[in-house]
Amino acid sequence: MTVKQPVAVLGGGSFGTAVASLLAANGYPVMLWMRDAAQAAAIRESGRNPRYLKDLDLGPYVQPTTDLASVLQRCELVFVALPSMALRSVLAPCSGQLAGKMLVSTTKGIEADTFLLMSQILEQVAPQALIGVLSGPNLAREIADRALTATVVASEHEELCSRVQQVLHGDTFRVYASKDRFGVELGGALKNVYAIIAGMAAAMGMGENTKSMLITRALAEMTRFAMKMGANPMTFLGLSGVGDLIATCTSSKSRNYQVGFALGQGVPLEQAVEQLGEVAEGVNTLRVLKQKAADLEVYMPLVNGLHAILFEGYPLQKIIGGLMSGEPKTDIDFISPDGFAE
Ligand SMILES: NC(=O)C1=CN([C@@H]2O[C@H](COP(=O)(O)OP(=O)(O)OC[C@H]3O[C@@H](n4cnc5c(N)ncnc54)[C@H](OP(=O)(O)O)[C@@H]3O)[C@@H](O)[C@H]2O)C=CC1
Ligand SMILES: O=C(CO)COP(=O)(O)O
Repeated sequence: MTVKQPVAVLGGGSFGTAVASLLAANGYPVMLWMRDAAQAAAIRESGRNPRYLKDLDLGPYVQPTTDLASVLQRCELVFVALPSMALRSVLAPCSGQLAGKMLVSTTKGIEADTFLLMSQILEQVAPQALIGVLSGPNLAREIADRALTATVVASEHEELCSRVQQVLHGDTFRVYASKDRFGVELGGALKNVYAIIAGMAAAMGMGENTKSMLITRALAEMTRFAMKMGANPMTFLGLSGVGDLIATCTSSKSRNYQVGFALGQGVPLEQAVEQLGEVAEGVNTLRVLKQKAADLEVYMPLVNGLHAILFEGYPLQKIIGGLMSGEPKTDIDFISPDGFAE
């Protein structure tokens, strides 16, 4: 039997753990990097992550470590599953070791000061690496439970896409390829904001008409923004766009949805985030997205409404009233301004 090349996963949270388990199930030795030595020791001892997806048996192929330099020395393919706030600061010091690697971001966020997506940060930090992203309706809990799942690997480098498909494809996990890295990644970052809104609506007992309105208007809004950013709107109709939007806006397993649900119950934002205890990227994305939409003059009533509730002290009911009394626009305005395809 040929010995398989080890694969690196950076980040010992829910998603890093889920990706590591998929790789291990396919027979790949996994070097799972995390910052906490006690957590790594516990995984080594018990084969389970004591903090995230605690019941998932990782098996002997997952080797936890806190030694990033040795991980990068041994692995050519590196999945990055760090929160967006940490990605640059973790990887910039090892920039010299990243040349020639295949770096795949799974992180769905936007950098605050630069409005860069994570793979764009990777390009800066590792200009001589091949860069890709993995994004789709991929709730970590469900991946861990081996629910049938599909995702998208996106990169301009075909060899990176094939390699990711090779290592991750399995009985329960399908990997589709795309060349549109920007569109795939942008969809994954934007949908988190709308998952907060959807969670809020659920907590307030809103019906299926309302939930459906929110999801489809969210898709129109994020697509309008994406087009202004130069992205291909058709990508938003795939797994990484509408697929992920549906998963996170309808599932209480989504952390962004959970934050929204708590907010809808009247819990203050800080407390909602604290009681979650895990990353909800949508909160920070909302801050930067509101400003960017204003700069680009993109009409984003849902983003503006959520921002007003979370950061400007507006009451929820007032925002809902405002949203419903706004001038009705055309349905799919990104096809053509009057709503009818030419
Ligand atoms: N969970 C999911 O279903 C999915 C998540 N993603 C994306 O994956 C990314 C990571 O999320 P996820 O794993 O779920 O988050 P979690 O909250 O589950 O875990 C976050 C992990 O990041 C670690 N971490 C935080 N700050 C740093 C730092 N400065 N240096 C090193 N490690 C750090 C945490 O370590 P510690 O425990 O020590 O604090 C923890 O291991 C997010 O961008 C998310 O959008 C994408 C698809 C699905
Ligand atoms: O991106 C995700 C599923 O595709 C996970 O969403 P949350 O971060 O809201 O849990």
